[in-house]
Amino acid sequence: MPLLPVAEAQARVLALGTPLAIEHVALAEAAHRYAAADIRARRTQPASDLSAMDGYAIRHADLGRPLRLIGESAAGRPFTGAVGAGESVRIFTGATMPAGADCVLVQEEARAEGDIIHLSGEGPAHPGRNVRRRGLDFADGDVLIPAGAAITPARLAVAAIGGHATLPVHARVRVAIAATGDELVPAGQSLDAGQLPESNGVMLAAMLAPLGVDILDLGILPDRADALEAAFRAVDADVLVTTGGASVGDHDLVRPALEAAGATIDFWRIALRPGKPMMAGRLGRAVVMGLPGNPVSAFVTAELFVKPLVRHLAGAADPSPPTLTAKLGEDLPANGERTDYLRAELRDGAAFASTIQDSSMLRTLARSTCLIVRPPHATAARFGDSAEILMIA
Ligand SMILES: Nc1nc2c(c(=O)[nH]1)N[C@H]1C(S)=C(S)[C@@H](COP(=O)(O)OP(=O)(O)OC[C@H]3O[C@@H](n4cnc5c(N)ncnc54)[C@H](O)[C@@H]3O)O[C@H]1N2
Ligand code: MOO
Repeated sequence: MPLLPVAEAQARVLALGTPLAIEHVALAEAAHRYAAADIRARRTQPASDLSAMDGYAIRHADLGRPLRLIGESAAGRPFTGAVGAGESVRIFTGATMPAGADCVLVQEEARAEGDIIHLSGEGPAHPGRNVRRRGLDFADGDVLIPAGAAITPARLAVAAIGGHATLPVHARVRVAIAATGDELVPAGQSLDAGQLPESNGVMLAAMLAPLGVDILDLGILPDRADALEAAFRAVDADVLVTTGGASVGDHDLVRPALEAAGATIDFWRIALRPGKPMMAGRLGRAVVMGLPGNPVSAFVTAELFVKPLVRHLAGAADPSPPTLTAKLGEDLPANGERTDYLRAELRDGAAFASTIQDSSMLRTLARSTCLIVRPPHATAARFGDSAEILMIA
């Protein structure tokens, strides 16, 4: 089977699943999820003309005249009368503009003598100055959050001020994570010869946490076909992520065990470095992502495939990894047939690749802030050339 191009593998992974069921949840619960429909304003904001400053509501035509103070408008306690010629109303930020007034004289430019207000500075430059017009932010019915957009903190706030207490989102994505390998032991435990602390599980769970997933930690599974098959059969999740056992060695049993458990494998092996032996398929209702065991390969395939899949199931309109353009901080050699994701640091706007790019090296990954994307058969690149990068920290 030829190696699948990265973009094709990404499209095929997304095609393995569809957005989960829609539910209505309280605003705080909706954080980090995706709008399941256009969220429209249920009110106009501001609902009336408001003062943007502390001062005096006046008629601009009166500027320079002594103005009689006839009342006060505070946020939540509007003045009910009207401002006539030669009159003013004490007003505070966020308070409703009284009828008749068309601008606000800030208090730093006014001097009060009893109930007479004198201009002491330049005053508002024009009618409308220091006033927030009704509907400045949005009008009733406006789309505040388009369907498929991430519910960011700012979007939660606009939904709240737009009159919503709940939002339609897709169900939380349940992700089962299993590390495989007889050499692995839980982090922190004492090690016998040939053993290694398990590190992929905690990394993957933390990568997915900001997407609001529920993690089902299956721990460490041994390199034994029957044990793997039994564990895979029992999985109740939307996504099953495995790491390790994905390659061609005698102990690489993940694919046969998945198939024995009833999975269909859609593809295996991508024109990608690191991460070539990744497989994807379906097992019952779960999309299966079999990541390579090498820690950096697991990280890169999670960035390129697992996170986009989770975003897709969560209803994201654009689940693809967000790439940017940066200048290269140094020359890079020509690339081979696989898309290469070089661990790199972004410093002063330029990306510097680590000298050694081995897919086992976690310290290098931990120091990196971005991945430089090198397309298949890219020619040698020079210092200062533009390159696509993916931020990872
Ligand atoms: N003859 C070939 N050998 C290999 C090929 C190939 O095409 N032909 N591909 C290589 C590539 S590329 C990769 S990537 C690795 C991936 O292999 P596996 O997915 O089978 O991974 P393992 O052999 O299980 O482990 C690789 C490496 O990573 C360590 N590991 C595994 N899981 C964890 C974990 N959860 N936490 C920490 N470290 C882990 C494991 O001990 C190994 O050192 O295959 C190449 N071989
Ligand atoms: O592609 Mo493997 O992921 O080189 O290390």
